[in-house]
Amino acid sequence: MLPVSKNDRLVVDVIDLTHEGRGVAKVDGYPIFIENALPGEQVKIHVMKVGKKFAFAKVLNILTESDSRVALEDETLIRTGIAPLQHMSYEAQLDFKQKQVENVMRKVAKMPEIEVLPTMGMEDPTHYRNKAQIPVRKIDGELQTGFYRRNSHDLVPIESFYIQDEVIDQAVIAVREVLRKFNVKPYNEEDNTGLIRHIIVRHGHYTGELMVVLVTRVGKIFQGDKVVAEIVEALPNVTSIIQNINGDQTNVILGEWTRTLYGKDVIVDELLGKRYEISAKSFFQVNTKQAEVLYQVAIDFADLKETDTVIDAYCGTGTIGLTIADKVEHVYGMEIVPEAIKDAKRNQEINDVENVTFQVGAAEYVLPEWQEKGIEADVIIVDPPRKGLKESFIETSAAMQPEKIVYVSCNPSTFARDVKIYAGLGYELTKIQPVDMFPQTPHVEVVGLLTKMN
Ligand SMILES: C[S@@+](CC[C@H](N)C(=O)[O-])C[C@H]1O[C@@H](n2cnc3c(N)ncnc32)[C@H](O)[C@@H]1O
Repeated sequence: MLPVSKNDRLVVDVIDLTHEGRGVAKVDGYPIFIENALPGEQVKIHVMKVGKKFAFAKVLNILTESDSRVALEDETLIRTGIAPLQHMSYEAQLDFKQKQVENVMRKVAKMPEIEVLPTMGMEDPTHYRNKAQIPVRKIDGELQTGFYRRNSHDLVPIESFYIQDEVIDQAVIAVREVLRKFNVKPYNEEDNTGLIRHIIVRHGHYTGELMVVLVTRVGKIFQGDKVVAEIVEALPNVTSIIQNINGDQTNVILGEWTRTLYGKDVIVDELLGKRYEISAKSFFQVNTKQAEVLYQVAIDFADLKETDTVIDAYCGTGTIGLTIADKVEHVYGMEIVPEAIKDAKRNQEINDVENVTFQVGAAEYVLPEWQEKGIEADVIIVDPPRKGLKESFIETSAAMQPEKIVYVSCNPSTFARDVKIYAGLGYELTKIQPVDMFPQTPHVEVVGLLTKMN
């Protein structure tokens, strides 16, 4: 028999916060996860969902408030998971992220003694995203834009997204109005009908260039020329309107086919003084300002010398490698996605950089090839996806004996797992710096410096 039932209303003390930012209360040892609740608070809750091991609840009222609580901008931003920490002061968010990293360093890496530096945050932790992917659906007979309720595909209409550039919010509304005017049919995912699936907007933080991508189910847009002309009229700053066609019944947003309906195929933006062309499909860091902070930490940790050979592993479109190229002898970058390497080579050309070599391939296969060829790296920088590094990559990189390995990670748990393996192979973790790339959300990025032990 479980200690709580669905629809129970009860008063609980919040004792902790999950890594997803939900408050945790316990009834007879049974955990209840509560949205919009902070440790130290006493809240009255309504139990929404009950499972064998835990339950979910929502707050009815807050009886005792935490000092870290700030006024909610908009509750839908928590419900949709756009800004699950917006009820927490920014200072408390940064502290929470530092503690989360300390926690995995203790539990996963078994390095309780390591000092985790305070999280580097933003001066203004709102409106920082340079890209939005907004689903379009029909609600009460009308074309709507917004975001899905957490763990669902129910669209909640939203106009002000709080964490994305306000230029993007306005662009989404302007495009929505044009689509309504021309009676463009919103996509229906249940039977794979309708036309417009997503509106994607990218805004160059430094250049102000603006790209609108209309993701449609089929190629033909009825009165397409007029739709495009009206979007241009409504958004005089738009530099590029792209159509992407995705006919599949899938959660994947972008389809294979892309064509330019207006302006350029790409927008340009900058990172630490280098220029990058960004196409509708390319990966580009979504928080430009903090990406610069993150890269700068990696550069400072690497303490580069003019004679250094550097490997930029998991290089994406080459942004880290191109940023450091001027400071070193040569950079080798590898990345598994061929389109990203195509972009990286284009970026190399635009920035007139000669001392960089990019190669397509899985890092765990390319690195041993380079080792066999006799490439000797003084510094290896790694920036893998959430799942972290392959063990064979860790072994090869340690066997290459670079002076330093700089590990940039978007997942502290896999980071902690991997640095533990490095410790067994002669690389000591000497610095660890969390950087807040995604304010108002529980995500945290870390940069670690691994130094060769003599
Ligand atoms: C977190 S991103 C880093 C990108 C880049 N450093 C940046 O800052 O924009 C991780 C990159 O690793 C790539 N990737 C994933 N698995 C890989 C593998 N096995 N080998 C090489 N690259 C891989 C992804 O395609 C992605 O571009």
